[in-house]
Amino acid sequence: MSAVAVQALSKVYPSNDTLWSRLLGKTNEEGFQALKNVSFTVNEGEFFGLLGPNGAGKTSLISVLAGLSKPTQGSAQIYGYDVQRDYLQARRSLGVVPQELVYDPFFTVRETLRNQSGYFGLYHNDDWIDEVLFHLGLSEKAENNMRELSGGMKRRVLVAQALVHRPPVIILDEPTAGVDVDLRRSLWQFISSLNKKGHTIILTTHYLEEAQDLCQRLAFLRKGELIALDTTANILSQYGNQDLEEVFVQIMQSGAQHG
Ligand SMILES: Nc1ncnc2c1ncn2[C@@H]1O[C@H](COP(=O)(O)OP(=O)(O)OP(=O)(O)O)[C@@H](O)[C@H]1O
Repeated sequence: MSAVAVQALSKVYPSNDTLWSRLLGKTNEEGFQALKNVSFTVNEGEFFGLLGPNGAGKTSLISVLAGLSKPTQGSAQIYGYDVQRDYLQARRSLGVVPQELVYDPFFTVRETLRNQSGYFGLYHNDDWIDEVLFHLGLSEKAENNMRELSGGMKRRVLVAQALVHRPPVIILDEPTAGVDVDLRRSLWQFISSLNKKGHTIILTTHYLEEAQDLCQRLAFLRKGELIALDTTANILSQYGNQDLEEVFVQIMQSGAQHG
């Protein structure tokens, strides 16, 4: 079974019609199509990269996988659980590190992680919480209030939050944006160790050297369409073994289709 399967997924955001434009009969019924007929699978235990320029549709796709947004067409499953029909099981199988720093300023780091555990029905989870805090360099901040943390530390807590219920699939949406070299190293060591233990990792990043080093396969989105998908090695060799940044530019400029 695939860890993640996506079939013919499309997402159209409704247009933001104002009352005034509706009264004038100037509505834009079509909305904005962020994903167009996207299909792919991610194998169990794979480290999979989802790449694309700003606005390509990466976060829209992740939102559908996390059950936060309904697809307009198509379907998706996490470990065979449909993200809409079997929402609870699908969500339990998934940990998402969101791109935006969202947190409750009134809780400590530990309380934040206990609350998150509680959403998944886990009430005696402190051993694992301590292990995650240790690997993310947050042990000393465990009793600090969230609002006392720096931006990079808040991001570490988001990573910890995604891991509290030990999900088999972990999606990281630009996890290293704005974090220092130290955290990048320790974060990737930790995530790679989870991957070696069998966790499936899906990563979006604009740091292409990270994707090149870490991901076994790469998918390229452009304007909501999947335009290339192959192993990192095949993609690099197809473009003469240049570095991924150069290859990315060429793929985005070409009309490459995945086979
Ligand atoms: N709620 C929304 N309503 C309308 N349009 C949206 C909404 N969310 C995203 N979009 C649009 O959908 C497109 C894809 O956005 P998305 O956030 O999925 O891209 P992305 O690949 O994650 O980009 P980035 O690399 O900048 O994070 C963009 O044009 C964006 O403006």
